[in-house]
Amino acid sequence: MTDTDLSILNRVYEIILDRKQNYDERSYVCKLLNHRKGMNKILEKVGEESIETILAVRNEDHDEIVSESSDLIFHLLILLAANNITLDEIAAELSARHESMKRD
Ligand SMILES: N=c1c2ncn([C@@H]3O[C@H](COP(=O)(O)OP(=O)(O)OP(=O)(O)O)[C@@H](O)[C@H]3O)c2ncn1[C@@H]1O[C@H](COP(=O)(O)O)[C@@H](O)[C@H]1O
Repeated sequence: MTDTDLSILNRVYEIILDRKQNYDERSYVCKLLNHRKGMNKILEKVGEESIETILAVRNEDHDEIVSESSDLIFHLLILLAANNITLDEIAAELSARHESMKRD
């Protein structure tokens, strides 16, 4: 099944949580979560993907922006999972802001 809406965020996040519990040497997520640099490696990746997203925008390259933004969001999901922050918490925060900032 292919997700073409934002439910894919939940699906990928769930896989990342599973990778936290079950080590698999073929897994990129496991490699990142267990890297010798620890959290710094995840922070490096988030920083790197942020810069690549910025460069893609500066280059006005639509496909590159989509690709680099996806890399950034994916690594942000790993960062959240590694810090035990759920997507429900993010949703609640955005929802509370949305409610409090309504103009009508
Ligand atoms: N969405 C992704 C995803 N996006 C990118 N990547 C990997 O992220 C890595 C880093 O991408 P970069 O562009 O930074 O490449 P790079 O500079 O060569 O990487 P490094 O040298 O810094 O490791 C690459 O190896 C990509 O394959 C991903 N790896 C996994 N997923 C999702 O995570 C799930 C679990 O993956 P595994 O843990 O590998 O099973 C998968 O089913 C996917 O849904």
